[in-house]
Amino acid sequence: MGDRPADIGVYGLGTMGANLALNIAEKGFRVAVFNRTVEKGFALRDDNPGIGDNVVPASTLKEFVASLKSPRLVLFMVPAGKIVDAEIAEVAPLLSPGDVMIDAGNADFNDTVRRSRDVEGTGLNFVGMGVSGGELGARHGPSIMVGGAKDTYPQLEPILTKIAAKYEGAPCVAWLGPDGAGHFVKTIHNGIEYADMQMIAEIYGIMRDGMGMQADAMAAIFGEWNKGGLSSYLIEITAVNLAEKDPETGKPLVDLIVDEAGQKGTGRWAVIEAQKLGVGATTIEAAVSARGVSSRRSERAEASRFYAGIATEAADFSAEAAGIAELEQALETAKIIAYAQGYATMASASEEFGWNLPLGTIAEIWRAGCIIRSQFLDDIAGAYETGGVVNLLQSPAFIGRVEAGQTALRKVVAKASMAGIPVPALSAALAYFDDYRRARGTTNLTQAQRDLFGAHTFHRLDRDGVFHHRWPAV
Ligand SMILES: NC(=O)C1=CN([C@@H]2O[C@H](COP(=O)(O)OP(=O)(O)OC[C@H]3O[C@@H](n4cnc5c(N)ncnc54)[C@H](OP(=O)(O)O)[C@@H]3O)[C@@H](O)[C@H]2O)C=CC1
Ligand SMILES: O=C(CO)[C@H](O)[C@H](O)COP(=O)(O)O
Repeated sequence: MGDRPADIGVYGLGTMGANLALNIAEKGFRVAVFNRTVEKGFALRDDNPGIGDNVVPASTLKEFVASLKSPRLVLFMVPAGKIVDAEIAEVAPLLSPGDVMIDAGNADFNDTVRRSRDVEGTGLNFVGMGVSGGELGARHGPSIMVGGAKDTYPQLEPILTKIAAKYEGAPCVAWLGPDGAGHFVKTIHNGIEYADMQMIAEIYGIMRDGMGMQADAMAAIFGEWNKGGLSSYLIEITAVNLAEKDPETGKPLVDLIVDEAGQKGTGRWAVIEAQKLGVGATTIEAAVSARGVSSRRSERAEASRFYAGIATEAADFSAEAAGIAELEQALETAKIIAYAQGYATMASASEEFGWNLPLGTIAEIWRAGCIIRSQFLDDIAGAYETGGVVNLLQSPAFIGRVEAGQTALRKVVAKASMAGIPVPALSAALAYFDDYRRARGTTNLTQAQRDLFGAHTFHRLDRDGVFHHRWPAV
């Protein structure tokens, strides 16, 4: 077994790459590993007795590639952008026709499309593959969203189905479409992740600033919510986050963490693509923007001094069971709206790029392994299985739930606004819903303005054709 060539190579042994390599090795495959800091590959083998027998570290890239069986599978797990391009440029000359390069990191799908085109005619294959689940997911079972040429997928499938998370026994991995489809879907996954996290943070803000609740009490509520309709990984970890104490001070750790959110770009990519496609992904946009605002901490501190005297109403939230249930229902309703926006973005991209994305399958492979995994995704999968989904907000699976929950969302947004508690994502969800559900909007006036200042023309309700009006001179 010692000299048996490796089934796959992983280049990049950070949090994700190292854990994915161990996951692959544990499933009985031999995995060659290489890293900029070369020693990490050897440490991965030596520090993992048993599993390490299947880990084949290399000192040079040439040695790494030479240790792979043919056709070779080389998986990159490094930060997005130029690093991926640099690694492709290094590795591609060492490969042969039929070999496959896989970018398993997060990537701007436009880069993935470009890289797929770049290998055309070389005999090499390029796969853009989204992997979600963080460190533990990579180690024990992530959700995997595969793009690229369909005929390349069977080469990866035996390994991917073994290492992926399982939902009721079904592996959470699928080929979703050509070139950038896999990375696009991962990008929307992350956009939804941003929205989910922001909305949870807003509810936390209401509990903390509007209800005066302490972290322990909030942890208990999120723990309870995790047994109901909101049951999900993100709600589960929120309860853990809130319950955790700082070992040095004994205080809730969350109270000591600086309120500046980081971001690596995937949420922003989701919003940019939604905008390009003309889809209103407003809840995701609000979540991305909220991270941006959060990062301007000293500026916010200054602004808080200027507006310290502003008169807001006393928060009208109740910590009684009914008040907590109202928050829960508001969050559930806004969540449906946020997911509807994410799915609308994928549906639009599918049409625009001719991908034929299997939207139901996407919900299925998100049910386990990934950061947004939840019971709720099973309902989305069910809606697509029934068929005829134009938008999740028009699906019989959700109409009743949104109808029943919208009052709670409305009340929570209204009360938070009056109390001066920011709820940008929750209010964006509500505004989108109200805009989406009205047959007669207000952009007739926008069209009139555009026609007045720029002769942009408009359509009329009472007759066909394109019209320009000679508006009075202003
Ligand atoms: N962390 C997470 O939860 C998730 C991350 N991802 C994505 O996975 C990818 C990897 O992320 P993660 O493992 O967290 O990142 P880490 O920061 O933990 O690891 C980065 C890896 O990239 C290597 N690297 C960094 N810069 C260079 C460079 N200039 N040239 C060559 N190698 C370089 C590092 O090598 P060295 O050891 O020498 O520094 C290391 O192996 C990213 O695209 C990320 O967005 C996807 C899902 C979840
Ligand atoms: O892809 C992921 C999960 O699905 C990563 O955890 C990603 O890094 C999260 O994004 P950000 O760092 O921007 O919060």
